[in-house]
Amino acid sequence: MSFSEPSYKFYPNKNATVISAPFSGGQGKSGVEDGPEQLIKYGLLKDIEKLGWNLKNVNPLSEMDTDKMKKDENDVYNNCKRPTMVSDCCKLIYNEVKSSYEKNSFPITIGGDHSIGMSTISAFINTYPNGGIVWVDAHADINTPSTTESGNLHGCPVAFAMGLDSENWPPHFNWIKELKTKVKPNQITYIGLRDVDDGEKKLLKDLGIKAFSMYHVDKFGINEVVRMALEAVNPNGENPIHLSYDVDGIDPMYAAATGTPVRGGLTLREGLFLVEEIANSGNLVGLDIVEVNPALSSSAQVHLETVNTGLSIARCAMGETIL
Ligand SMILES: NC(=[NH2+])NCCC[C@H](N)C(=O)O
Ligand SMILES: [Mn+2]
Ligand SMILES: [Mn+2]
Repeated sequence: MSFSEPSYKFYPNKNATVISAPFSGGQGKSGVEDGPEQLIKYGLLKDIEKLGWNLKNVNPLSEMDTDKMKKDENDVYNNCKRPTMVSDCCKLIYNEVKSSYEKNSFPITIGGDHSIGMSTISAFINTYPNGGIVWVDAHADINTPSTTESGNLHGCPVAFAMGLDSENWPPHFNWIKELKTKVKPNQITYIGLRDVDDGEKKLLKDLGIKAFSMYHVDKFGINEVVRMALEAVNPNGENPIHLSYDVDGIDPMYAAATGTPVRGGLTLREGLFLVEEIANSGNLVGLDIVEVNPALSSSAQVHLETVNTGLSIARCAMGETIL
């Protein structure tokens, strides 16, 4: 068999920006803010450069005192935890991702918790209003401020980017409300779901979002699931694709150092194959890798496995081939 390396239709100059988002305000555990540093320490930038990309690394949160913000117990609004912290940081991340898109530089945003997805997919859809989003996750992250049971905003980024339930948003998020373009239900699809809250199930159903759970991966195989997912959000095969990858989509056997692990997930190869296949489409324009939490490693080996899973996702997205 012969394989050719993926081409990147939207990036003939192969420029990319690694956007570090050392952020943990969307959930209660600490440690996930060290994800970017660990991914970089274990070779993220060099790995991507080796694949022929001209790389920049930026940290839009460098001026923020996130430790102090996280400790502010008054930062609550109704049921939502830390809306000021999440909104202020996510706005900076939105601006950075948007500016990367505007410079024709592939934004690779590394978290940090998944609340930053509200920024990355909003920046994507406001750059490419016809684009499609693939969200790989054990969770749907589509809770609204009204449906969230935990109050953790990393369970809500999709709802914000879609503008759902906006009457009940903390006013902190007015900047998202004012963005020109919202994600529409036929512009997002999921792979890997297996822990979806009741309120989220209802939303997915009512909105008609095409979601592929682990049941579908078992039933149809990952190859067919990726094909159906791409068909759902990119029916003509021409539109740009953004991939938002929560490492907890992959089974804890390979990525246990994460805040909300759920057993019964994608194997490492299923989790990487889908990235290879999306990269192969030539339409991939943006990537998030989130929820690597080095502090939750039960051993040095678990730590290495989880970080390496994140690195493998990045390399597959940026053009690494096996042969
Ligand atoms: N990005 C994540 N790991 N999200 C987990 C969300 C879990 C749960 N559905 C919640 O809303 O709290
Ligand atoms: Mn998740
Ligand atoms: Mn997630």
